[in-house]
Amino acid sequence: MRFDQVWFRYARREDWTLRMVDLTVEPGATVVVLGRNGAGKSTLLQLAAGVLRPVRGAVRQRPGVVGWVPERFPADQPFTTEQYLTRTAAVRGLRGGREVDHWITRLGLDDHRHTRLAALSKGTAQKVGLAQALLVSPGLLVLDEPWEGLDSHARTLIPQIVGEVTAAGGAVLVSDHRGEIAGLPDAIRWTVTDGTVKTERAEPGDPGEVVVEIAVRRTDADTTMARLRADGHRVLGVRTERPR
Ligand SMILES: Nc1ncnc2c1ncn2[C@@H]1O[C@H](COP(=O)(O)OP(=O)(O)OP(=O)(O)O)[C@@H](O)[C@H]1O
Repeated sequence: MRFDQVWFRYARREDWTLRMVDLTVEPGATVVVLGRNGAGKSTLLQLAAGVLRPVRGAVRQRPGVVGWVPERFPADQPFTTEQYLTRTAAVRGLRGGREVDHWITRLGLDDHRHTRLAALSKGTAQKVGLAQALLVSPGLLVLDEPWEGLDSHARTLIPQIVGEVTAAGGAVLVSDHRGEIAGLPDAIRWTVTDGTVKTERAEPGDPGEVVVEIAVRRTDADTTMARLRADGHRVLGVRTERPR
C-alpha cells in the first residue's frame, strides 16, 4: 500500500494536518506510528484505513480486507457482543459462528457474550473492536492505540495477533503513544511531526544505544514519556513492578 503525495486537512482554510506524505507499506510489515498528542497519528491511520480520504494525493493499492480498530470503539449500538460480532461477520460474508466464537474466546469475551455493548467497560469494548477487525484475516490491520484500557492479558495478545497477521502476509499499522513498541519486533517506525512523517526501522539491539531505566511517580509517567520522546529518546516500555 502506498501514500502517494497525500495532503490532508479537516476543513478548508485550516492548517494542513498532514503534508505531502509519501510512504510505502510492504505486505507483512509492521509499522508503529509515533508522535506527540495531536501530531496527526490517528489522522494518518484513518487515511490508511480508508476512513478519511486525502484532500490531495491518494492512498494506492490498499488491500481488499482492512481491519480498522479505532481509538474508541463506538459502543453506543443496540446489540450484545455476540449479536454485534455475528452481524459484522454476516456483512463480511462469513457463515456460521466459528470465527465469532474463536475471537470471543481468544480475547476473553465469553463472560460478556450477552452483555449489551453500551454496558461494557472501555477495555472490554476495545476487545470487541479488535474482534470485529479480525473476523476475516486482514490484508491491512490498522490499530489506533490498541493498548488503551486493555487488561494485562489482552495487552500481551496484541503483539501475538500482530505477528499472526504479518506472518499471513498482512501489513499492520499501529499507533503508540505509550512506548509499547518494545513488544513488536522488526517494526518500522513512522514519526509524525509538524505535519510530516519520518520513517526509520526500529533496531532494539543498536550498538550505539544503551537502555537507561528510570523510576518516576505514576502520575508523572505520561508527561515524562512525552518529554523523553520530545528530546528524541526512544521509550521502550512502562512497567509498574519493581526491578528485582
Ligand atoms: N474531526 C476533526 N475535525 C477537526 N480537527 C480534527 C479532527 N480530528 C482531529 N483533528 C485535529 O487534527 C490534529 C491531529 O489529530 P490526531 O487525532 O490525528 O492526532 P493524534 O496524533 O492521533 O493525537 P492523540 O495522540 O492525542 O490521539 C489535531 O490538531 C486535532 O485537534
